[in-house]
Amino acid sequence: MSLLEKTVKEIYPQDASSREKAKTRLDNLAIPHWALGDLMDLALDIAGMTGTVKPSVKKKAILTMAGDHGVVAENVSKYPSEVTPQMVYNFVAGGAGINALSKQAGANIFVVDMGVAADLKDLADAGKIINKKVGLGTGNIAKGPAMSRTMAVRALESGIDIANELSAEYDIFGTGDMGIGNTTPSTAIAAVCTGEPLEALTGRGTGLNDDQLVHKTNVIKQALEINKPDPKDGVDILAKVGGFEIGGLAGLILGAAANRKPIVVDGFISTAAALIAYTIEPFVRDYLIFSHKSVEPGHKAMQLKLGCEKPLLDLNFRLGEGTGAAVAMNLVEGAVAILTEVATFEEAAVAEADK
Ligand SMILES: O=C(O)c1ccc[n+]([C@@H]2O[C@H](COP(=O)([O-])O)[C@@H](O)[C@H]2O)c1
Ligand SMILES: Cc1cc2nc[nH]c2cc1C
Repeated sequence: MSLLEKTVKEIYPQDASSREKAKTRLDNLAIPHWALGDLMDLALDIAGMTGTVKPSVKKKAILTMAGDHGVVAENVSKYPSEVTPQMVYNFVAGGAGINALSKQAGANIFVVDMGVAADLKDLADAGKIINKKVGLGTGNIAKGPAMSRTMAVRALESGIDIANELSAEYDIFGTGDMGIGNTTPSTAIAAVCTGEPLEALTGRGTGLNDDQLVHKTNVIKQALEINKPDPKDGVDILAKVGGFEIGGLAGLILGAAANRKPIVVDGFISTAAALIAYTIEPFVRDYLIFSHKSVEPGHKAMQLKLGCEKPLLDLNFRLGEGTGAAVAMNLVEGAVAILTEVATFEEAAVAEADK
């Protein structure tokens, strides 16, 4: 059995008994009933995911996975592909948005080369990044598939390997991405998985103007017509219109769910990865925490497809890198503190409401 097949078999729904025990405790906290609202619902979820009423989310890992995209040749991004390796060097130097926000949240950041179109051997040899390079950028999806099925499985299994290795030390994972052009494959995945029209899903990414936005929509339309991904087959969608970092993140999500670890899903690209993981195994949904709503218009439909009506934050983010996941980890820690530190009416000797 392959690592992917084995991992999928190990993903179960949340633990109902831990959820129930957490519910009883939260119902009896010395506060007006459910007065900490959504954070209490989040605490229930974390109990269900981890299978304990005393979960820890202290050890936090954010995986920022990088890859390049052949479709950038179609002028679908405001920036050139060179920015992808340049930003990898910036992550390593500590000067990116994710460096500041992960440090603030007390999370360790791991940068992964899933398929950057540049030689990053110096960084890998120095142990500054994790090398899982599947290729030097994907094929141009407007002309053919992004990658072979074998490469798609390799990308997924690389993410699973990372989840399995880090699960020994870390309590919770956050997803992050870096890849010039990657809102284009992410929108294609959104279209295949939600069935919504491309005009409603396609956005400006790093900052396209009105004409460029129409052009990008047409390029994605062409990519879907040429490749015809099978909506029921997550590996096929990834191979035909995905990306190496999207595959790595989908694998990370599958692997973390198999290890019963919560995953804080970042923005638009990370949610495309979550849709790939969900198409492969729908139970992964039980382990996802949605950090925020991205400015990309398609994000809402993708989150709804994954059962999320209201992500934790709405801050006009459109950066990626794992920045939304980092900010949301503060709230996740708050949710766990409510469950594990607030006294019940009985423990605090506070009079309960009249029945
Ligand atoms: O995560 C998001 O919601 C998000 C929305 C728009 C852009 N991005 C980032 O910007 C890059 C992709 O944008 P683009 O225009 O090149 O497709 C890539 O590096 C992403 O991390 C990220
Ligand atoms: C500078 C820059 C930083 C990024 N971080 C994630 N996507 C990005 C895109 C650009 C262009």
